[in-house]
Amino acid sequence: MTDSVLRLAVDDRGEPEIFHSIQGEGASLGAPRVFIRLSGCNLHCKWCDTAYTWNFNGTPFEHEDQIKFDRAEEMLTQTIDAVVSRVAPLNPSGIVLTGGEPLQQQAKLPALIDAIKSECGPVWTEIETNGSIRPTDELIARVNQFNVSPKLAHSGNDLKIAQRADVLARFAELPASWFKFVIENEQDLAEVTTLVRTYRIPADRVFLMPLGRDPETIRARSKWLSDICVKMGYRFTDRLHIHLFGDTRGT
Ligand SMILES: Nc1nc2[nH]cc(C(=O)O)c2c(=O)[nH]1
Ligand code: SF4
Ligand SMILES: [Mg+2]
Repeated sequence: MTDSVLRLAVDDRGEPEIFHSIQGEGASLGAPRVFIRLSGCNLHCKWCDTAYTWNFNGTPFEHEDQIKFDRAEEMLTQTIDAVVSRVAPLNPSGIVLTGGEPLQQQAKLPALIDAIKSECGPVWTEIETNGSIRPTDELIARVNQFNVSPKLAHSGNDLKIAQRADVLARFAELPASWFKFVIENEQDLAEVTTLVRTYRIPADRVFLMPLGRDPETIRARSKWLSDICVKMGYRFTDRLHIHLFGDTRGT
């Protein structure tokens, strides 16, 4: 039992955003996973599809949607026990901790993961992260897969904050890490090449993913981007959940 408290995002019904779906991106695309969406992010990407986790009224952040969110409506706190009691009935074979940026709350994640495993048995544990916060050894020991998505210049972030050399070097040396870069155009590829070389990331561990929050935009970039992957030796990843469900919460 633990009464440690987590900040979670909220779904369309006003409930904590915990849901069973198909992993839509990256190395385990297609696998059933229970997603737990934590609220809060240390970055502020202008095309973020979960801006309701950070773009609150009164903040100076810019987003292409030009919408601000009410923090009290969009963020709620849950004890670890409360989260486990929502996750366990879904009988997960795997979980994905996402956000926002889940590593903002990483001090609490080992206890959460342990509690889920003690209730549900062994569950494959993935974390979606922007790769700008150094993971602790306690967290690394419990995570099977880090889906690391460093943010490039087109995200609008200060790259001194978004691309921290010590953090990227740490993720690059972890066997659990896969890298996933959101790509809009040719210029982004040069940035990826620099990062891959600087941190010696094996090309086989790199996914390129088309920027887009609707099926048409994703499809329009997919042929071009998959050709680049063939040429460069990277992997292509779709955003399957956007094709299946659109840009919706809890999916
Ligand atoms: N189905 C589904 N797959 C996902 N993979 C990464 C997601 C995320 O929002 O981090 C996500 C998501 O929100 N839904
Ligand atoms: S790092 Fe991820 S959650 Fe944070 S603003 Fe960027 S896209 Fe959104
Ligand atoms: Mg998403």
